[in-house]
Amino acid sequence: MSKVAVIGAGSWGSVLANVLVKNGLDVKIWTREEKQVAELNQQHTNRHYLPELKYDERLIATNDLAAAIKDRQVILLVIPTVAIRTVSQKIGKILQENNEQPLIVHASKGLELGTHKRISEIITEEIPAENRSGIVAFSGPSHAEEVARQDITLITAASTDLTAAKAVQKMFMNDFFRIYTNEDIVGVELGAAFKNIIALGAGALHGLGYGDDAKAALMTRGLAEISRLGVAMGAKSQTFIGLSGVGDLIVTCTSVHSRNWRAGNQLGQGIPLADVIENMGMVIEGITTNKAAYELAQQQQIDMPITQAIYQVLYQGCDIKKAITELMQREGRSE
Ligand SMILES: NC(=O)c1ccc[n+]([C@@H]2O[C@H](COP(=O)([O-])OP(=O)(O)OC[C@H]3O[C@@H](n4cnc5c(N)ncnc54)[C@H](O)[C@@H]3O)[C@@H](O)[C@H]2O)c1
Ligand SMILES: O=P(O)(O)OC[C@H](O)CO
Repeated sequence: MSKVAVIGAGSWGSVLANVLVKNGLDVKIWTREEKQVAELNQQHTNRHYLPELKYDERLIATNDLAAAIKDRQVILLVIPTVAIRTVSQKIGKILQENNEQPLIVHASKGLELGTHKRISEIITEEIPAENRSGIVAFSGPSHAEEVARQDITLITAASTDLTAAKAVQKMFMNDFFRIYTNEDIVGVELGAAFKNIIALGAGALHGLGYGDDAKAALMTRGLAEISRLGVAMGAKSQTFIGLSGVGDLIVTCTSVHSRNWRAGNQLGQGIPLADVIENMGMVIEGITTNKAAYELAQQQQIDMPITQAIYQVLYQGCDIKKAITELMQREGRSE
Protein backbone atom coordinates (compact mmCIF):
# COMPACT_ATOMS: atom_id res chain seq x y z
CA MET A 1 0.00 0.00 0.00
CA SER A 2 2.55 2.60 -1.03
CA LYS A 3 0.67 4.66 -3.65
CA VAL A 4 -1.93 6.97 -2.14
CA ALA A 5 -4.28 9.66 -3.46
CA VAL A 6 -5.48 12.18 -0.87
CA ILE A 7 -8.71 13.89 -1.90
CA GLY A 8 -8.99 17.35 -0.32
CA ALA A 9 -6.16 19.73 0.53
CA GLY A 10 -7.69 21.60 3.43
CA SER A 11 -5.99 21.58 6.81
CA TRP A 12 -6.52 17.89 7.59
CA GLY A 13 -6.07 16.39 4.11
CA SER A 14 -2.85 18.29 3.44
CA VAL A 15 -1.33 17.38 6.81
CA LEU A 16 -2.24 13.69 6.47
CA ALA A 17 -0.72 13.70 2.97
CA ASN A 18 2.45 15.24 4.38
CA VAL A 19 2.67 12.55 7.11
CA LEU A 20 2.35 9.80 4.50
CA VAL A 21 5.05 11.34 2.28
CA LYS A 22 7.37 11.57 5.28
CA ASN A 23 6.56 7.91 6.02
CA GLY A 24 8.01 7.09 2.58
CA LEU A 25 4.78 6.67 0.59
CA ASP A 26 4.17 8.00 -2.92
CA VAL A 27 1.36 10.56 -2.45
CA LYS A 28 -0.69 12.70 -4.82
CA ILE A 29 -3.11 15.24 -3.37
CA TRP A 30 -6.18 16.49 -5.20
CA THR A 31 -7.84 19.84 -4.65
CA ARG A 32 -10.48 21.57 -6.75
CA GLU A 33 -8.62 24.86 -6.40
CA GLU A 34 -6.03 25.65 -9.11
CA LYS A 35 -4.27 28.30 -7.05
CA GLN A 36 -3.70 25.82 -4.26
CA VAL A 37 -2.15 23.32 -6.68
CA ALA A 38 0.37 25.92 -7.84
CA GLU A 39 1.16 26.97 -4.28
CA LEU A 40 1.64 23.41 -3.01
CA ASN A 41 3.79 22.36 -5.98
CA GLN A 42 5.91 25.51 -6.23
CA GLN A 43 6.14 27.03 -2.73
CA HIS A 44 5.29 23.84 -0.82
CA THR A 45 2.92 25.83 1.38
CA ASN A 46 -0.85 25.94 1.98
CA ARG A 47 -1.08 29.33 3.68
CA HIS A 48 -4.82 29.71 3.93
CA TYR A 49 -5.05 26.54 6.05
CA LEU A 50 -1.69 26.13 7.81
CA PRO A 51 0.40 29.28 7.41
CA GLU A 52 3.40 27.90 9.33
CA LEU A 53 3.86 24.55 7.58
CA LYS A 54 6.45 23.84 4.88
CA TYR A 55 5.28 20.69 3.09
CA ASP A 56 7.57 17.92 1.90
CA GLU A 57 8.70 18.67 -1.66
CA ARG A 58 7.82 15.13 -2.74
CA LEU A 59 4.10 15.83 -2.26
CA ILE A 60 2.49 16.32 -5.69
CA ALA A 61 -0.74 18.33 -5.99
CA THR A 62 -3.18 18.23 -8.90
CA ASN A 63 -6.71 19.37 -9.68
CA ASP A 64 -7.23 16.56 -12.17
CA LEU A 65 -9.21 13.96 -10.22
CA ALA A 66 -8.64 11.14 -12.74
CA ALA A 67 -4.88 11.76 -12.73
CA ALA A 68 -4.83 11.90 -8.92
CA ILE A 69 -6.47 8.50 -8.43
CA LYS A 70 -4.97 6.57 -11.38
CA ASP A 71 -2.94 3.52 -10.29
CA ARG A 72 -3.36 4.33 -6.58
CA GLN A 73 -3.72 1.51 -4.05
CA VAL A 74 -5.39 3.78 -1.49
CA ILE A 75 -7.77 6.73 -1.88
CA LEU A 76 -8.09 8.87 1.26
CA LEU A 77 -11.08 11.22 1.29
CA VAL A 78 -10.69 14.29 3.52
CA ILE A 79 -13.36 16.75 2.42
CA PRO A 80 -16.39 18.16 4.24
CA THR A 81 -19.20 15.62 4.70
CA VAL A 82 -21.47 17.68 2.45
CA ALA A 83 -19.11 16.99 -0.50
CA ILE A 84 -18.56 13.26 0.09
CA ARG A 85 -21.42 11.99 -2.10
CA THR A 86 -20.67 14.03 -5.24
CA VAL A 87 -16.92 13.45 -5.06
CA SER A 88 -17.42 9.70 -4.36
CA GLN A 89 -19.72 9.49 -7.41
CA LYS A 90 -16.98 10.96 -9.61
CA ILE A 91 -14.35 8.65 -8.12
CA GLY A 92 -16.62 5.63 -8.59
CA LYS A 93 -17.07 6.41 -12.30
CA ILE A 94 -13.33 6.85 -12.88
CA LEU A 95 -12.52 3.60 -11.04
CA GLN A 96 -15.14 1.78 -13.11
CA GLU A 97 -13.65 3.10 -16.37
CA ASN A 98 -10.14 2.12 -15.26
CA ASN A 99 -11.29 -1.18 -13.77
CA GLU A 100 -9.41 -0.42 -10.51
CA GLN A 101 -10.12 -1.52 -6.95
CA PRO A 102 -8.26 0.59 -4.36
CA LEU A 103 -8.83 0.68 -0.61
CA ILE A 104 -11.08 3.63 0.26
CA VAL A 105 -10.27 5.47 3.49
CA HIS A 106 -11.96 8.58 4.83
CA ALA A 107 -11.01 10.97 7.61
CA SER A 108 -14.10 13.19 7.55
CA LYS A 109 -16.48 13.60 10.50
CA GLY A 110 -20.17 14.13 9.98
CA LEU A 111 -23.56 12.80 8.91
CA GLU A 112 -25.27 13.58 5.62
CA LEU A 113 -28.16 16.02 5.87
CA GLY A 114 -31.51 14.59 4.83
CA THR A 115 -30.44 10.93 4.65
CA HIS A 116 -28.64 10.97 8.05
CA LYS A 117 -26.14 8.52 6.55
CA ARG A 118 -22.64 7.88 7.81
CA ILE A 119 -19.75 8.61 5.45
CA SER A 120 -18.89 4.95 4.86
CA GLU A 121 -22.55 4.34 3.95
CA ILE A 122 -22.39 7.10 1.33
CA ILE A 123 -19.15 5.66 -0.08
CA THR A 124 -20.75 2.19 -0.21
CA GLU A 125 -23.60 3.64 -2.27
CA GLU A 126 -21.46 5.67 -4.66
CA ILE A 127 -18.36 3.54 -5.31
CA PRO A 128 -19.33 0.15 -6.75
CA ALA A 129 -18.30 -2.86 -4.64
CA GLU A 130 -16.16 -4.24 -7.49
CA ASN A 131 -14.18 -0.97 -7.53
CA ARG A 132 -13.07 -0.95 -3.91
CA SER A 133 -11.13 -3.43 -1.81
CA GLY A 134 -12.47 -2.12 1.51
CA ILE A 135 -13.64 0.95 3.43
CA VAL A 136 -11.85 2.33 6.49
CA ALA A 137 -12.75 5.30 8.71
CA PHE A 138 -9.72 7.12 10.15
CA SER A 139 -10.69 9.10 13.22
CA GLY A 140 -9.59 10.23 16.66
CA PRO A 141 -8.48 13.23 18.74
CA SER A 142 -6.36 15.05 16.18
CA HIS A 143 -5.91 18.61 15.08
CA ALA A 144 -4.05 19.40 11.87
CA GLU A 145 -2.20 22.22 13.63
CA GLU A 146 -0.63 19.78 16.13
CA VAL A 147 0.05 16.93 13.70
CA ALA A 148 1.74 19.53 11.45
CA ARG A 149 4.31 20.11 14.19
CA GLN A 150 4.60 16.36 14.81
CA ASP A 151 3.04 16.37 18.28
CA ILE A 152 2.04 12.95 19.61
CA THR A 153 -1.35 11.94 18.19
CA LEU A 154 -3.33 8.69 18.50
CA ILE A 155 -5.98 7.75 15.95
CA THR A 156 -8.26 4.79 15.19
CA ALA A 157 -8.52 3.02 11.83
CA ALA A 158 -11.96 1.40 11.80
CA SER A 159 -13.35 -1.17 9.43
CA THR A 160 -15.46 -4.30 9.48
CA ASP A 161 -12.49 -5.76 7.59
CA LEU A 162 -9.62 -5.94 10.09
CA THR A 163 -7.05 -6.57 7.34
CA ALA A 164 -8.00 -3.26 5.71
CA ALA A 165 -7.82 -1.42 9.06
CA LYS A 166 -4.38 -2.95 9.71
CA ALA A 167 -3.14 -1.81 6.29
CA VAL A 168 -4.10 1.77 7.18
CA GLN A 169 -2.52 1.42 10.63
CA LYS A 170 0.76 0.38 8.98
CA MET A 171 0.70 3.27 6.47
CA PHE A 172 0.41 5.95 9.13
CA MET A 173 2.37 4.67 12.16
CA ASN A 174 5.56 6.57 13.06
CA ASP A 175 7.28 8.09 16.12
CA PHE A 176 4.55 10.66 16.74
CA PHE A 177 1.52 9.03 15.08
CA ARG A 178 0.16 5.90 16.75
CA ILE A 179 -2.80 4.10 15.18
CA TYR A 180 -5.20 1.61 16.78
CA THR A 181 -7.62 -0.58 14.88
CA ASN A 182 -11.31 -1.01 15.66
CA GLU A 183 -13.92 -3.20 13.97
CA ASP A 184 -16.84 -1.01 15.09
CA ILE A 185 -16.90 1.43 12.17
CA VAL A 186 -20.46 2.49 13.09
CA GLY A 187 -19.38 3.58 16.57
CA VAL A 188 -16.20 5.26 15.35
CA GLU A 189 -18.00 7.29 12.67
CA LEU A 190 -20.85 8.27 14.98
CA GLY A 191 -18.53 9.29 17.84
CA ALA A 192 -16.55 11.42 15.37
CA ALA A 193 -19.64 13.11 14.01
CA PHE A 194 -21.53 13.70 17.26
CA LYS A 195 -18.65 15.10 19.34
CA ASN A 196 -18.68 18.20 17.11
CA ILE A 197 -22.16 19.08 18.39
CA ILE A 198 -21.01 19.00 22.01
CA ALA A 199 -17.90 21.04 21.10
CA LEU A 200 -20.16 23.83 19.82
CA GLY A 201 -21.78 23.85 23.26
CA ALA A 202 -18.44 23.80 25.09
CA GLY A 203 -17.24 26.77 23.05
CA ALA A 204 -20.46 28.63 23.76
CA LEU A 205 -20.07 28.10 27.52
CA HIS A 206 -16.56 29.52 27.30
CA GLY A 207 -17.74 32.49 25.26
CA LEU A 208 -20.40 33.21 27.87
CA GLY A 209 -17.84 33.08 30.68
CA TYR A 210 -18.87 29.82 32.39
CA GLY A 211 -16.21 27.91 34.33
CA ASP A 212 -14.68 24.44 34.30
CA ASP A 213 -17.52 22.80 36.25
CA ALA A 214 -20.02 23.71 33.56
CA LYS A 215 -17.70 22.49 30.79
CA ALA A 216 -17.04 19.15 32.53
CA ALA A 217 -20.78 18.72 33.05
CA LEU A 218 -21.51 19.43 29.39
CA MET A 219 -18.87 16.95 28.20
CA THR A 220 -20.08 14.22 30.57
CA ARG A 221 -23.79 14.60 29.86
CA GLY A 222 -22.97 15.18 26.18
CA LEU A 223 -21.13 11.88 26.03
CA ALA A 224 -24.10 10.17 27.71
CA GLU A 225 -26.57 11.41 25.12
CA ILE A 226 -24.42 10.88 22.01
CA SER A 227 -23.64 7.33 23.19
CA ARG A 228 -27.37 6.75 23.67
CA LEU A 229 -28.14 7.71 20.08
CA GLY A 230 -25.06 5.87 18.79
CA VAL A 231 -26.01 2.61 20.48
CA ALA A 232 -29.56 2.94 19.14
CA MET A 233 -28.00 3.26 15.67
CA GLY A 234 -25.97 0.07 16.07
CA ALA A 235 -22.72 1.27 17.66
CA LYS A 236 -21.01 -0.56 20.54
CA SER A 237 -21.18 1.49 23.74
CA GLN A 238 -17.52 0.69 24.46
CA THR A 239 -16.44 2.55 21.32
CA PHE A 240 -17.65 5.78 22.93
CA ILE A 241 -15.02 5.45 25.66
CA GLY A 242 -12.24 5.02 23.08
CA LEU A 243 -10.18 7.46 21.05
CA SER A 244 -12.93 8.27 18.56
CA GLY A 245 -15.47 8.75 21.37
CA VAL A 246 -14.46 10.40 24.62
CA GLY A 247 -10.92 11.05 23.29
CA ASP A 248 -12.15 13.15 20.42
CA LEU A 249 -14.85 14.72 22.59
CA ILE A 250 -12.22 15.95 25.07
CA VAL A 251 -9.93 17.46 22.45
CA THR A 252 -12.70 19.12 20.47
CA CYS A 253 -14.38 20.52 23.59
CA THR A 254 -11.15 21.98 25.01
CA SER A 255 -8.83 22.93 22.15
CA VAL A 256 -8.48 26.41 20.70
CA HIS A 257 -7.62 24.68 17.41
CA SER A 258 -11.11 23.22 17.10
CA ARG A 259 -13.25 24.93 14.49
CA ASN A 260 -16.39 23.71 16.28
CA TRP A 261 -15.24 25.01 19.66
CA ARG A 262 -14.23 28.34 18.13
CA ALA A 263 -17.59 28.64 16.38
CA GLY A 264 -19.39 27.96 19.68
CA ASN A 265 -17.16 30.45 21.48
CA GLN A 266 -18.07 33.17 18.99
CA LEU A 267 -21.78 32.34 19.27
CA GLY A 268 -21.42 32.62 23.06
CA GLN A 269 -19.93 36.08 22.58
CA GLY A 270 -23.03 37.10 20.65
CA ILE A 271 -21.63 36.94 17.09
CA PRO A 272 -24.41 35.94 14.62
CA LEU A 273 -24.16 32.42 13.13
CA ALA A 274 -23.83 33.66 9.53
CA ASP A 275 -20.81 35.79 10.50
CA VAL A 276 -19.26 32.90 12.44
CA ILE A 277 -19.48 30.65 9.36
CA GLU A 278 -18.21 33.39 7.04
CA ASN A 279 -15.23 34.24 9.27
CA MET A 280 -14.11 30.64 9.85
CA GLY A 281 -13.21 29.95 6.20
CA MET A 282 -13.09 26.24 7.04
CA VAL A 283 -15.74 23.61 7.58
CA ILE A 284 -17.69 23.60 10.90
CA GLU A 285 -19.16 20.10 10.73
CA GLY A 286 -21.11 20.32 14.01
CA ILE A 287 -23.64 22.76 12.55
CA THR A 288 -25.07 20.33 9.98
CA THR A 289 -24.50 17.25 12.15
CA ASN A 290 -26.53 18.90 14.91
CA LYS A 291 -29.54 19.02 12.56
CA ALA A 292 -29.06 15.40 11.50
CA ALA A 293 -28.69 14.20 15.10
CA TYR A 294 -31.68 16.26 16.28
CA GLU A 295 -33.87 14.70 13.57
CA LEU A 296 -32.60 11.19 14.35
CA ALA A 297 -33.27 11.67 18.05
CA GLN A 298 -36.81 12.81 17.27
CA GLN A 299 -37.40 9.84 14.96
CA GLN A 300 -36.01 7.30 17.39
CA GLN A 301 -37.40 9.02 20.50
CA ILE A 302 -33.98 9.29 22.14
CA ASP A 303 -33.59 11.90 24.86
CA MET A 304 -30.87 14.35 23.69
CA PRO A 305 -31.45 17.58 25.63
CA ILE A 306 -28.09 19.19 24.81
CA THR A 307 -28.40 18.44 21.08
CA GLN A 308 -31.95 19.80 21.21
CA ALA A 309 -30.87 22.98 22.99
CA ILE A 310 -28.11 23.58 20.42
CA TYR A 311 -30.60 22.94 17.61
CA GLN A 312 -32.92 25.58 19.08
CA VAL A 313 -30.07 28.08 19.16
CA LEU A 314 -28.71 27.30 15.66
CA TYR A 315 -31.96 26.73 13.77
CA GLN A 316 -34.78 28.30 15.76
CA GLY A 317 -33.27 31.60 16.90
CA CYS A 318 -33.34 30.71 20.61
CA ASP A 319 -31.14 32.83 22.89
CA ILE A 320 -28.23 30.73 24.26
CA LYS A 321 -28.73 31.81 27.87
CA LYS A 322 -32.42 30.91 27.67
CA ALA A 323 -31.48 27.48 26.25
CA ILE A 324 -29.06 26.93 29.15
CA THR A 325 -31.68 28.00 31.72
CA GLU A 326 -34.16 25.54 30.23
CA LEU A 327 -31.58 22.74 30.39
CA MET A 328 -30.92 23.50 34.06
CA GLN A 329 -34.63 23.63 34.91
CA ARG A 330 -35.39 20.16 33.52
CA GLU A 331 -36.85 17.76 36.02
CA GLY A 332 -34.25 16.03 38.26
CA ARG A 333 -32.93 12.76 36.85
CA SER A 334 -30.90 9.73 37.84
CA GLU A 335 -27.49 9.37 36.08
N1 LIG B 1 -8.84 20.07 10.51
C1 LIG B 1 -8.61 19.07 11.35
O1 LIG B 1 -7.76 19.16 12.24
C2 LIG B 1 -9.42 17.81 11.22
C3 LIG B 1 -9.03 16.72 12.00
C4 LIG B 1 -9.76 15.53 11.90
C5 LIG B 1 -10.82 15.44 11.01
N2 LIG B 1 -11.16 16.52 10.28
C6 LIG B 1 -12.28 16.36 9.34
O2 LIG B 1 -11.79 16.36 8.01
C7 LIG B 1 -12.76 16.91 7.11
C8 LIG B 1 -12.12 18.04 6.34
O3 LIG B 1 -11.77 19.02 7.30
P1 LIG B 1 -10.68 20.13 7.07
O4 LIG B 1 -10.46 20.75 8.41
O5 LIG B 1 -9.53 19.64 6.31
O6 LIG B 1 -11.55 21.13 6.19
P2 LIG B 1 -11.09 22.42 5.46
O7 LIG B 1 -12.24 23.33 5.44
O8 LIG B 1 -9.79 22.87 6.03
O9 LIG B 1 -10.80 21.90 3.97
C9 LIG B 1 -11.75 21.27 3.21
C10 LIG B 1 -11.17 20.92 1.85
O10 LIG B 1 -12.21 20.32 1.07
C11 LIG B 1 -12.38 21.06 -0.12
N3 LIG B 1 -13.78 21.06 -0.48
C12 LIG B 1 -14.79 21.71 0.14
N4 LIG B 1 -15.95 21.48 -0.49
C13 LIG B 1 -15.65 20.69 -1.53
C14 LIG B 1 -16.42 20.14 -2.60
N5 LIG B 1 -17.73 20.35 -2.69
N6 LIG B 1 -15.78 19.37 -3.50
C15 LIG B 1 -14.47 19.15 -3.41
N7 LIG B 1 -13.67 19.66 -2.45
C16 LIG B 1 -14.28 20.42 -1.53
C17 LIG B 1 -11.84 22.45 0.15
O11 LIG B 1 -11.44 23.07 -1.05
C18 LIG B 1 -10.67 22.12 1.06
O12 LIG B 1 -9.56 21.72 0.29
C19 LIG B 1 -13.93 17.36 8.00
O13 LIG B 1 -14.94 16.39 7.97
C20 LIG B 1 -13.32 17.47 9.40
O14 LIG B 1 -14.27 17.21 10.41
C21 LIG B 1 -10.50 17.70 10.35
O1 LIG C 1 -11.50 21.53 14.26
P1 LIG C 1 -12.68 20.64 14.45
O2 LIG C 1 -13.62 21.14 15.48
O3 LIG C 1 -13.33 20.32 13.13
O4 LIG C 1 -12.13 19.25 15.03
C1 LIG C 1 -11.07 18.64 14.38
C2 LIG C 1 -10.94 17.20 14.81
O5 LIG C 1 -12.11 16.49 14.54
C3 LIG C 1 -10.54 17.02 16.25
O6 LIG C 1 -10.25 15.66 16.48
